[in-house]
Parts: sequence; structure tokens; C-alpha cells
Amino acid sequence: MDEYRAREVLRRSRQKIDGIDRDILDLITSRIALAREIAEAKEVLGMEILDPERELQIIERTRKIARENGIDENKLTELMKILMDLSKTEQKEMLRRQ
Ligand SMILES: O=C(O)C(=O)C[C@]1(C(=O)O)C=C[C@@H](O)C=C1
Repeated sequence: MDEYRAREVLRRSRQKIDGIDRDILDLITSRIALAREIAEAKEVLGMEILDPERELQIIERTRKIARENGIDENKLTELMKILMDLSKTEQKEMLRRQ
């Protein structure tokens, strides 16, 4: 790969990452909106916010996808746990405001 081509690859790849990052943030926003809906349903059902069994299911699925794609299992799991923590924080805040 010559220098001109390398600069073009860098530019285009970063443009694509920018688009992917926007998509990721849009999906995280949608995920949080769904978590808020779940919080309302749980309140009606008298359920706790924390559902360890569901979290374990999500973590196991995450680990499987990490293995299938050659991604560090622990790092991807950390990322998923952050998303779930974000959900729980939003859920608790929403219920506190009610
Ligand atoms: O599915 C639920 O019960 C949720 O509240 C959503 C969610 C999540 O972020 O995926 C958050 C908290 C629960 O402990 C389990 C999962």
C-alpha cells in the first residue's frame, strides 16, 4: 500500500467509524428507552429492577458472540455490563421521579 492509498484508507475508514459510532449511540438510546418501559412494567408487576437471571443470560450471549468473533470476552462483557448499569441507573431515576 503506498502513502496516498494509506491516507485514503485512513480517511474513509474513519468516516465509516463515525457512522458506526452514531448508530451505536442511537441503539444505546433505544435500549435505554426500552429499559424505562420495562421499569414501568416491573413496577406494576411488583418486580425488582435487578434481574440477575436475565443479566446472566445477556452476559452468556455476549461471551458467545465475543468467542465467535475473536473479541476479548472480558472486555466485551465489561461493555455490556456498563450498558446494563446505564439501564438500571435510568430505571431507578425514572421510578424516583414518579
Ligand atoms: O430485562 C430487564 O428486566 C431489564 O430491566 C433490562 C436490563 C438490561 O439492561 O438489559 C436491566 C436490568 C436487569 O437487571 C436486567 C436487564
